[in-house]
Amino acid sequence: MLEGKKVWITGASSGIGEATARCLAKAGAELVLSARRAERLAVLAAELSATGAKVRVEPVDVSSRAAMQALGEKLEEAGGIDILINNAGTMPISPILAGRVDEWEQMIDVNIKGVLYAIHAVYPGMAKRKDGHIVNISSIAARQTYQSAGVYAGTKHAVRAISDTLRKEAIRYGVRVTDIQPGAVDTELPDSINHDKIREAVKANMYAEGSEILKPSDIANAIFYAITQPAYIDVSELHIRPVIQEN
Ligand SMILES: NC(=O)C1=CN([C@@H]2O[C@H](COP(=O)(O)OP(=O)(O)OC[C@H]3O[C@@H](n4cnc5c(N)ncnc54)[C@H](OP(=O)(O)O)[C@@H]3O)[C@@H](O)[C@H]2O)C=CC1
Ligand SMILES: O=CCS(=O)(=O)O
Repeated sequence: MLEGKKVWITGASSGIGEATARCLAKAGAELVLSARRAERLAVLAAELSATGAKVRVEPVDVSSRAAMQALGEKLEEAGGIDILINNAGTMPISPILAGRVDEWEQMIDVNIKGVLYAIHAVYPGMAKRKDGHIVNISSIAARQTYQSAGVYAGTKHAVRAISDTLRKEAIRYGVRVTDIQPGAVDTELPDSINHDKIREAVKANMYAEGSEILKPSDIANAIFYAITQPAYIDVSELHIRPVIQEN
């Protein structure tokens, strides 16, 4: 279904990005996989290539404006990207009074600026070709917030706002935009919480006995749905939560 489509996935070294790579490779997409952990990308690429998929690894830190600009130019020279899965993200949450300013900046740099740098890397080419799809992974935290998640939720509210604005602007250029808003998914994301008490509380809540949270492949399936609709349909937002997650 995605034969010949060039798809760039950021944050492909684990979790939702990795599951999406597996899902889209199966559907025939030609993949470009990015993240910082190059060795994990290489292992995934080798696994997918062995099944016949066309996969390229382009390690990058999405918070580096210069590196993202350079990668964007390289991808454009190689024929451009049809679909961007703008997924890389981090969640070192803590109460605002804890004053972990470096972590606030990290979340803003990766979750907002990184998302913008990736859009900037592919959108002009898509607009020129009058074809493309940008899928941004925000969060349930793009719609609400909770204690300790002020900055993280702020970054995800920003991604949702950027997505909706881009969708409106991109209509005339034949580019579609989707904002995916997952609830709790079983990934490495809570490990990015450096505040010990908060990390343990988040994990205890996510993995409480008897509760079933989402699998990365559930979000990959949602992404697949969004990018395989007919050209006249824009799946603008998808909000997916485990049944047990009230908020
Ligand atoms: N898990 C959940 O419950 C939810 C997750 N999300 C969002 O889903 C997205 C994927 O997260 P998820 O799969 O859960 O978590 P993971 O921690 O498993 O994946 C995060 C990915 O982002 C990459 N990444 C982090 N920082 C950078 C960076 N500076 N440059 C490049 N890549 C980076 C990581 O790769 P590497 O470390 O190799 O660079 C990794 O591949 C995130 O945007 C997250 O906010 C949204 C809602 C719920
Ligand atoms: O983005 C994270 C979603 S949750 O873990 O707060 O539900």
